[in-house]
Amino acid sequence: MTTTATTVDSLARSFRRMLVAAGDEAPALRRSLWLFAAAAVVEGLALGCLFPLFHALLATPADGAAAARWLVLMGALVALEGALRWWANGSFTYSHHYAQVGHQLRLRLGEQLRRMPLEKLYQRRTGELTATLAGNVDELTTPMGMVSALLLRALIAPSVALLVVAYWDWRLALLLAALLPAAAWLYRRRRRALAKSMRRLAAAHADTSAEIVEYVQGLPVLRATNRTGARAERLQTALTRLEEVQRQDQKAGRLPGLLFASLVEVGLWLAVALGAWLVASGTLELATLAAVLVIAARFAEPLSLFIGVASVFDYMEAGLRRVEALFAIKPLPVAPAGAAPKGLDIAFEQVSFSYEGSDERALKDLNFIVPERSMIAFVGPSGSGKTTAVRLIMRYADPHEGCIRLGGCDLRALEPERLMGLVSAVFQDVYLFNDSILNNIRMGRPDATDAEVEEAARRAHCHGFISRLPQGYCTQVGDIGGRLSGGEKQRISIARALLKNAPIVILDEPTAALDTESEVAVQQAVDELVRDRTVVVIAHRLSTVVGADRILVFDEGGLVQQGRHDELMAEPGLYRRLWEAQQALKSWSLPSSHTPTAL
Ligand SMILES: Nc1ncnc2c1ncn2[C@@H]1O[C@H](COP(=O)(O)OP(=O)(O)OP(=O)(O)O)[C@@H](O)[C@H]1O
Repeated sequence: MTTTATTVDSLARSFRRMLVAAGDEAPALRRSLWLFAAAAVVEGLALGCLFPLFHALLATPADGAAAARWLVLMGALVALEGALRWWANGSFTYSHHYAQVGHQLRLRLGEQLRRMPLEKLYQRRTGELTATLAGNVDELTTPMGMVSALLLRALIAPSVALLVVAYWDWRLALLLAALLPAAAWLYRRRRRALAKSMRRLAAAHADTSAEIVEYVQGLPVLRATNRTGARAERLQTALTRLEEVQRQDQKAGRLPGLLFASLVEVGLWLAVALGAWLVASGTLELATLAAVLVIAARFAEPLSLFIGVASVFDYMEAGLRRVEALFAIKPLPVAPAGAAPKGLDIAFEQVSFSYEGSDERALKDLNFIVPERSMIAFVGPSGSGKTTAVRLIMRYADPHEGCIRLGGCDLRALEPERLMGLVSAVFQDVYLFNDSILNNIRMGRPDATDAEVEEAARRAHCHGFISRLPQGYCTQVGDIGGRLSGGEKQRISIARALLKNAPIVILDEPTAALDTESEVAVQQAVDELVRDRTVVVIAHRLSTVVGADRILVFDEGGLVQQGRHDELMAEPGLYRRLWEAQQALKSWSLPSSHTPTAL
């Protein structure tokens, strides 16, 4: 009995989780499920009418009037069942509510991605997120409506019929009820095995999607390095793994599935056999056996398919688990609002930080101030912590020790929207959305007029090349594909920042990867952007920051020197060593055997 109870309970839990996932559409889904359940009860009762009907017909003499009464009642119940089912379908399955569930869920997930700490977001591979937002959401919505209706019908209608059988003959009902624990036990076994294989399947799907996305995105690099084959092997491995998991899944479900179907068939046959024996021995009326026969024939197939229908729920749960894992990530907490920031200086106070899963501290006891309207440069060897420090200013994550203040106010007590309104960032990798150039720039300030966008573009020195594009500002980024150069993209992103007009600007040396001509144009745009603002710039080439108000020298997550360029050059230390190394590089040229003339 406990096995049966736990099975029913675990199915009920699945229904509850499904309702939670339905979000705003849950009331419509709940109403529809109740109506389907009511229809299944009525179906069981309609079939139950067969008992008195057959008794009336097989009585000697046959009781025509009673038979007619039961037939009418049965007809009324069948009509009621149809109406309830019709109403249930109209309430959800064939209504806008069903389409809305997936749509709403994707919107909520999108919102969640927007709010989750960037540290958590970047831990996930793009393909993995695509698999969740596209595939898992569909897996989740599929069983809503039709499949749940089938499941409810397979569970409820035979149970009601069993109660009716019990009313007419307790022995037959007892025999059928005795099969329940065995069926429940088989189903639970199948469910447990399936849940495990579903988790593996969902992980294999996500992994394959991630590999496909990375393969396609990385193709230019792979072709250039002649490693398309090597990466294709990884993709092949992921595909093979997926196929293997699918095969195991089929194998795991086969035996309990077949046993369950056989159990149902054998059970119903046993009931008929017992009935026949009881009729032969004179302790059961033929009319009762006839009714049981019809009911057994009616439910044999849906019941034996029950396990297959129910397993759709296990697919749903595997998808749901991945969706819930995304929803479970909490946004960075915002402490109760303190005093509003006074001024715009940024202060790091004893800040230490480690990335999740890493024992190494990426930042160690950092103490410094970026005064308002000054330009501060972060320099240091690769991996010394410059990017991490900048990320913390934008609240990519919170420091594990210490605190960062903006205008005296702890970043943790600033609303994320407010903080983001105060900061503009220009990175080396510029992301342009597949939209018009106009809208790409307008992202800096969505309510900006076309004229304001154009003004920002002029100041960022990109009006010239935009005007030469086929449709000018209305040109779709997707239509011109890779036609924009690195420098042009940089200037578009500077135009965005100019339009946003935030008082703090963070630059990850935007000219680092450009040729000299682009560099001059981008530098002019940068000069326009940094005027009269608080600026933090990550500098890879020290020559670009000789004019900075202060240079902070990072090494292994700590601050080892700070001062103006001439002060730092006057003392022996990392800065001077880095400077001298870069100067030496400038005078470096290709050995004569590698110059083009020699080729
Ligand atoms: N997402 C991450 N997860 C784990 N460790 C990271 C992550 N990003 C950076 N790190 C580690 O943190 C340390 C500091 O890295 P960071 O990117 O801040 O250095 P950087 O000075 O900006 O380097 P570069 O000049 O090469 O960009 C390095 O040891 C790096 O390997």
